[in-house]
Amino acid sequence: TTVTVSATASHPIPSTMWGQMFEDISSGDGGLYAELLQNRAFQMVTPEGTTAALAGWKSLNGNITVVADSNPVSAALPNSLQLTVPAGNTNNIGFANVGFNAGLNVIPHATYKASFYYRFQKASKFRGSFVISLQDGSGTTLTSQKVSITGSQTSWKQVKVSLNTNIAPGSTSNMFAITLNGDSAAGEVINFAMLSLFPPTFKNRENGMRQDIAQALADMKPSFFRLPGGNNLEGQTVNTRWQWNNTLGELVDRPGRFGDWGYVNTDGLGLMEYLHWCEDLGMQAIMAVWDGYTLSGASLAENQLAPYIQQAIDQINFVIGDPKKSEAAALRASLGHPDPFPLKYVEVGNEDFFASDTYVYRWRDFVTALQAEFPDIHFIATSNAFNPILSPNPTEYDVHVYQTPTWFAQNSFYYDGFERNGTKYFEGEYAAISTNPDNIFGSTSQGRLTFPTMQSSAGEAAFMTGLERNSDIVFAASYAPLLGHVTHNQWTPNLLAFDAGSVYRSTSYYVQQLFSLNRGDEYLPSTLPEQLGTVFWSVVRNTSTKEIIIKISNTASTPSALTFVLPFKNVASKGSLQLLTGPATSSNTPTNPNLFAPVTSTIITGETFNYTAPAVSVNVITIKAS
Ligand SMILES: O=S(=O)(O)O[C@H]1C[C@H](O)[C@@H](O)[C@@H]1CO
Repeated sequence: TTVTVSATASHPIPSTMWGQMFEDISSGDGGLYAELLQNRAFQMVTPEGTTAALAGWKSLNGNITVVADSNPVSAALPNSLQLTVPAGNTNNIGFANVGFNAGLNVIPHATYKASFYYRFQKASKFRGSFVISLQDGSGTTLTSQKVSITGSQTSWKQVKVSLNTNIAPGSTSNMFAITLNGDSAAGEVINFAMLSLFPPTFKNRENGMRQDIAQALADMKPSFFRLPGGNNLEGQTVNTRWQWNNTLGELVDRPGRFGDWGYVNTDGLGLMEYLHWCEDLGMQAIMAVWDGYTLSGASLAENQLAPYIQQAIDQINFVIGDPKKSEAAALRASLGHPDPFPLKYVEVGNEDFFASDTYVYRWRDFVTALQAEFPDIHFIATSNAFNPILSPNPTEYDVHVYQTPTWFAQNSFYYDGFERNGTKYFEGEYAAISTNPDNIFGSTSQGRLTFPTMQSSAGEAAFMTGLERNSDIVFAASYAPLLGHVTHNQWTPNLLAFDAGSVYRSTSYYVQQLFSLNRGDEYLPSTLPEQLGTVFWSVVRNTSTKEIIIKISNTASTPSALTFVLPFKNVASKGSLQLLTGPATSSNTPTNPNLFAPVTSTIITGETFNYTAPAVSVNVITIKAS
């Protein structure tokens, strides 16, 4: 196949082209959010004896139970862990947290920040101390600190200690423990609340992100970050929807909520943490507002929308408002960020194609009010494009697709036929997730992928060459889900998988990274691939580095010989090749995390040059040319 490239760009490529979609889907608490203690504040649990109430916690010779505290640490956190020290025990008495999914990683030569509130249930003459420690799975102390306490402390008191580690434990089966001397403390009853243990965080942010996962995400150089979801925005009911104002301020004031993926969200990863994260990675937020539809399938009636429209106005004012004019903006300033955050896109709901009929009035009422308040914001619709017709006419639509690798390979022309009428598209969620076209969302035994495979990644890359070609109307695209725990998850495949100690980069992660790190700022038309063929390409130019960047996906199980004709005078005789290839059904997995990764080499290039794309490969060729 001969690919002739045009010297004249067809259109500029938006700087927002490649980014990330995030929600808490076994990816926030216990994942990107660095808090190491599971169930740290007993949020939303049923106290008094249910085992779920003590998830993550275990007794160390003490009697522990979760109580609905008669004098709770805050209105947001009604439950506490109550320790009763039994008589006649000379051991260290107390309790421990074993982390999320029984994993609590302890890295050496690091400072861990522990904090908790405690109070004696009834005054006593006790004088002694807590031993606050990190222990390995066999109970060997890795590091500890002592804090003096007295039985007169019947009001809540917060303890903060730094725990410095030296040796690396043998595994991630470690625990955070609070103990005291059983002999002297016999009979004492002590309540604990809002316990927290943080490792060093990405950019040392307070209440920040886990370093290794954050770094893997940063290494993609994303331009936007969609938050807070996805399904996790919506709630099963109106009362369990995501509410921006419940996710701010002191952790002790955050109630948490039942997330939409089957577990309680601490909301320690809240709107301010998301916005700081966008700042730290130089990303724009694509922020969603709740729009009156819940995952139960119910929509609010039109005459019920006003308070939620106001909540959305306040949410946007929190991000960009003037502290002198808006209380929500003043709250942002009080939290240390008087300047507005950058925000251009606000998504109205999520996947409202499930409730298109009511979206007609929900979109109309939300966007009419919001656009009046925020004339410079672009509101993204989440129903199917132009079906139904919405008013005001959406400037952007969010399009989602989960399909087979073959579907992606055969639909790289998805946007070529779209009318150029000024509407732009956000390919907000896409991934090849199953090899079974008759049951995309089935189980692994029905074709669902556990991890991306070279075949799924090459299919996605083919599709992405189409997104690049159509980036005159596709302004942003993100694979979903971005991140998920390797075993305790609600969805596979994920772009990145992780466990307590590691983060695993999939072949699709490398594809996303190859496209994001090898961007052009303008698109160069070229001979079109065969729409239903097996090899696909896009050609872009980076006008500042004067480089031509050719991305090729060969989805076939046989190599594909290509000839490129570049209409430039000075084309370098050598170019760089980044090649990701491997057997179609192979994956990077926790047992073989780096089987497949892009390999860089030099190839012969020129005004005309041949290149053979290996079977099942994603190729990025970069050539200096002017
Ligand atoms: O069950 S789905 O609707 O397919 O869920 C998908 C779509 C939704 O926006 C997102 O939260 C989720 C996985 O990324």
